[in-house]
Amino acid sequence: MTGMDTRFLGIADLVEAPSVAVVVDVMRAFTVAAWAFAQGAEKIVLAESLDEALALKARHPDWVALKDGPSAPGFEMVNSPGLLRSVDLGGRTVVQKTTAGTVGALAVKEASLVLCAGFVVAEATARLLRTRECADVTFVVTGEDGRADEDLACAQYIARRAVEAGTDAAEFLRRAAESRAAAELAEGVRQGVHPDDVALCLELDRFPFAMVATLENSLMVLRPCAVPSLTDEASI
Ligand SMILES: O=C(O)[C@H](CS(=O)(=O)O)OP(=O)(O)O
Ligand SMILES: [Mg+2]
Repeated sequence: MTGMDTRFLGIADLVEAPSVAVVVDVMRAFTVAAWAFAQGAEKIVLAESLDEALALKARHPDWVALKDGPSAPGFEMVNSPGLLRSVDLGGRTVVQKTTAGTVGALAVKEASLVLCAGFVVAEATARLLRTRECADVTFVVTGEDGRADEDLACAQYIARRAVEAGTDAAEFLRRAAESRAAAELAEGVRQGVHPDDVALCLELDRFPFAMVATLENSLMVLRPCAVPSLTDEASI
């Protein structure tokens, strides 16, 4: 693959359904989603609202409801990779509702391919874009009206990594580490936080899978997606 047309948009800037969308939320929705799959979750239903999450949970009592911010009645988990990594989610369905990440994914539900990403799945996401020869990709920068630097840095890294194998992640990770979100998580401004959350969100390629969201019976459902390893790919 020689090139890829890219645009980086905030959620409010999305005027039409993109063909391929990569929705980025480093801190913390899609780091949490990746950890949920690592802990055995079968799928994650991205809820439109807290009420919808609770209604889904009421209909499916075995599902696990997760929200950002402080915990609340009806929700078993909060949006923290540090808290989630010790929970066994084997075979479970998680219902996730957060301020930015889940909203961004739902905003592009009409796209033909929707990937949800953070640094923990960056290489797998870039590889999936490459193997599917995605020539025109919209990156949704979910935080701070499209200005969250942890999300923009990750989006720019994935975009570069998709076409340039030797891309160094260090500068992109540095920007994320110095972002407002990282500071707020470290300083206790945000709620439902574990002390390891920022470090976990900055673990490059912690997981080997990408995450694909598709509409299933009108629900937006996120699942892990294995992608061929570098040795299976033609050189880029
Ligand atoms: O949980 C998060 O980090 C944020 C919400 S807040 O900024 O902490 O209130 O949600 P996300 O959708 O994961 O950015
Ligand atoms: Mg965020």
